[in-house]
Amino acid sequence: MSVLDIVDVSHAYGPKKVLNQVNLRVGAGQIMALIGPSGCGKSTLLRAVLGTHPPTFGQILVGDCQVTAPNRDVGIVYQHYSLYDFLTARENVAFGLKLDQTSTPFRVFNYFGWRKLRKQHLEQADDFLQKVGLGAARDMYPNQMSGGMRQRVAIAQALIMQPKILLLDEPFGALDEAMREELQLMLLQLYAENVQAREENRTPPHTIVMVTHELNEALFVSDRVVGLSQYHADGANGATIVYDRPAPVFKPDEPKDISRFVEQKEELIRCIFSAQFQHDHLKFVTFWDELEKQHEEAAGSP
Ligand SMILES: Nc1ncnc2c1ncn2[C@@H]1O[C@H](COP(=O)(O)OP(=O)(O)OP(=O)(O)O)[C@@H](O)[C@H]1O
Repeated sequence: MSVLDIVDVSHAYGPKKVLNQVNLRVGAGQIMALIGPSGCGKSTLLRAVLGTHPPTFGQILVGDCQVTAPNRDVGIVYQHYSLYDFLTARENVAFGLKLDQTSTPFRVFNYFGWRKLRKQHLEQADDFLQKVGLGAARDMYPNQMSGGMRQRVAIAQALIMQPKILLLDEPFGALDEAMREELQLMLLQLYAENVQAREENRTPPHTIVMVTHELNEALFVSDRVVGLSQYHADGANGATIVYDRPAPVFKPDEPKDISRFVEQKEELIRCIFSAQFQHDHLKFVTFWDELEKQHEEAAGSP
């Protein structure tokens, strides 16, 4: 099931063309890493999906709806956390539900209704904090937490709104290596929830597109890696997709065995940075074909 469809999207800032004919379909439950050289337009693409910068040409669909402005189907977490310092972790996580489901007159004039709802919101916030491994820190304020904890709260804050798609823009870029690894494991936990949902014939709950500069991270946490880079047969400016292949899937309790993706990392680097490989770039835009082949093989196996 497709959650995000980017159809022939181009974007320019004034005369500067940044994206050129980007086509991408993301299915429910995929965790996709988007990588590319600095300044190639990754954040521009995320902003177009978020709806703050609709594309100059083409269209973006989330579910069946065209994105023309920010909406609750698309969540985002940035590199620098944006929590309210005067709210505890659980209050921060519950904040979006409060805005979404109540108004000031409701809270003032329907005190008991609001109190009941508030209790439910905080309970839901506790569940989401548990999901991101922060069950014990629910009453802490942001300034009492480490950077990694704050980023987990920000992710819980986005997840509680149950967006159809969650965008992560360099979410772990400001964290040290150890914390970064912890958060990567947290993403693998979310992916494991997707796997379980599929096994139980439910729609996988988490569809994520993550921009990262770290290739090991991209290959470790995602089940699909997409490379964006400048290349066009017609010489037009602007980046397009030059790489789109499945990534190895890890379980949260498995060791991070880099040897499993060392070859793919080399392939990715060549596709994104080498003009010679980009010339043949369609050879590496094969995600959906490879997935179909995997399904056929699985269906054919005894
Ligand atoms: N609001 C804007 N107005 C004009 N130019 C912009 C604007 N935002 C981005 N750009 C330019 O568009 C290009 C793509 O920027 P973008 O931030 O999307 O790239 P990126 O791949 O996310 O970069 P990085 O990896 O360094 O974060 C850059 O050359 C940037 O200078």
